[in-house]
Amino acid sequence: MVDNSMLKEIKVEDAVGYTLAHDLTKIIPGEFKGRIFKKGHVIQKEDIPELLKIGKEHIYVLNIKEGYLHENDAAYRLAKAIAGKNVLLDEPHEGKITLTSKIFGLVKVNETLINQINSIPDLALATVFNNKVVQPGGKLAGTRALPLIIEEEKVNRAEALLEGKIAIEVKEFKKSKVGLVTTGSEVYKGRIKDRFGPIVKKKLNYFGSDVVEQRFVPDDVELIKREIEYFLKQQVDIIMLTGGMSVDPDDRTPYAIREMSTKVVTQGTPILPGSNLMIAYNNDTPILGLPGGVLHDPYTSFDVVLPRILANDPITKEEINRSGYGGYYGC
Ligand SMILES: Nc1nc2c(c(=O)[nH]1)N[C@H]1C(S)=C(S)[C@@H](COP(=O)(O)OP(=O)(O)OC[C@H]3O[C@@H](n4cnc5c(N)ncnc54)[C@H](O)[C@@H]3O)O[C@H]1N2
Ligand code: MOO
Repeated sequence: MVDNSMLKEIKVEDAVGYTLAHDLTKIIPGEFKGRIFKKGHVIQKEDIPELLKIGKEHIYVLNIKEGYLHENDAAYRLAKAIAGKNVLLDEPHEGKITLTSKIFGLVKVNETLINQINSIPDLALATVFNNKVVQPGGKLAGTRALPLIIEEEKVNRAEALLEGKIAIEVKEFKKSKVGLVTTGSEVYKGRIKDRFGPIVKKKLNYFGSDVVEQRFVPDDVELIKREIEYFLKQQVDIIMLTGGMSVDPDDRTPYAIREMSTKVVTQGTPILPGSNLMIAYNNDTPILGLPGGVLHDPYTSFDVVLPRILANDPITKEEINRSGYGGYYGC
């Protein structure tokens, strides 16, 4: 418990000339919420009606003892310990510090660490979900100490937990060259026009990457393998294949991917649409089999996985197995 002798109450009418010990907030529902007086402001006669209007009949004068911290200082120390690569801090507003992204990138949040910090009484740290894609300036988290004066020991505990660990960081997207193999006799023989190429290209362009070449091939395992081999020789960053990912006799793409891979992370995901997505690697080169759903639905398993692959963020089978919870995007 905070020792009340550190807080002295003064009636607002008698407070002219005193310095505000913390930011003061005004809220007009639906219109405004924010700081109207900043910590350090010296109260003037004309401030009194405004203070009374936001419900302040008293202000605190603080005498913070050894071993305690003002909410602003606690928030700053917490935010500093939390912020990893490409994360910026603002100054405290109403005791809260907001963390934002310096870059367009993939947010990595360590959920376990966040829960450990929030288990320390009187600390509050709210973050966005892990794996969110953010723009420069995008908000990532907010943190504050709940009381105006907090035991320093609590902040020390949080700092010790965070020591040498990354709570929040933003990973950059690598500008990747993608080799696209489009299978399917109907496309190869010109019975229908390819629709996959432009869709994949648009999704890649959003992240600053591109399809460097698209090659068309009928549903034949050996011919599909040859195209994968071709792109490996070209040293593209990622190989993607479209068509033939499900259960028909002509769906040969997964066999070809399997044979050309040194590691298959998954063939299939519990994400809908896009359950037939395949993720594999030939050494360090990702090989993705894109299911037909990508042609039809705006958001599929491919959109879940693509930012991760472009940020070179490892995906495990264990994680894929957990991706069904919250992984229904409607189809
Ligand atoms: N009995 C089952 N039926 C289906 C399953 C299943 O597991 N059991 N999976 C479903 C899922 S999920 C998908 S997705 C689709 C088809 O998946 P494929 O990736 O194998 O796609 P295809 O069969 O090759 O083609 C489906 C459809 O899309 C057209 N297509 C393919 N490539 C192109 C292209 N480059 N441009 C334009 N159009 C293309 C193709 O002509 C077909 O009309 O299967 C479900 N069914
Ligand atoms: O794998 Mo399919 O794309 O779910 O619709």
